[in-house]
Amino acid sequence: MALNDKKQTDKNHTFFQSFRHALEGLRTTLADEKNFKRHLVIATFVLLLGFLFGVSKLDWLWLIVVIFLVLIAELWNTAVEYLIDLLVAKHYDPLAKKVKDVSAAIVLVAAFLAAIVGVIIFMPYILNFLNL
Ligand SMILES: Nc1ncnc2c1ncn2[C@@H]1O[C@H](COP(=O)(O)OP(=O)(O)OP(=O)(O)O)[C@@H](O)[C@H]1O
Repeated sequence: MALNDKKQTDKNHTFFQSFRHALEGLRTTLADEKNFKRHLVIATFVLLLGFLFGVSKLDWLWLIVVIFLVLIAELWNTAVEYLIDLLVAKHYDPLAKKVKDVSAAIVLVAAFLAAIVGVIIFMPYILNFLNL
């Protein structure tokens, strides 16, 4: 299948095509969502802290899981926002508000979990570093 699929509405025909469209979704989210960029900056900082303190393999596993969980939640939230905008455009709709707010709450809960895991993992290293 030719890659001339600018206005494609049928299914992807190759793995490469699916992969390319998924990457486009990532690029769109990066371009449109400031919060996605903020999460990436925080994730980079957390990874640097992990290297700095030499955290254990299990700690790395937890950090990577919660980082990806937050990014997945943010991607999900972005998709829901596009879908609602597609359905109601700029028209105010109380149900659209509920859907968007609940979708944002998914990100909030994931970020809260990530913060708890971060504190549990890094607190002993920080206390040790400060000789407390
Ligand atoms: N069509 C609509 N009808 C009713 N309320 C809306 C509508 N569009 C947006 N809102 C309200 O505005 C809020 C922000 O809108 P939206 O989620 O599109 O912006 P955002 O800045 O990308 O949000 P986030 O910070 O979650 O990424 C929503 O959580 C919702 O409360």
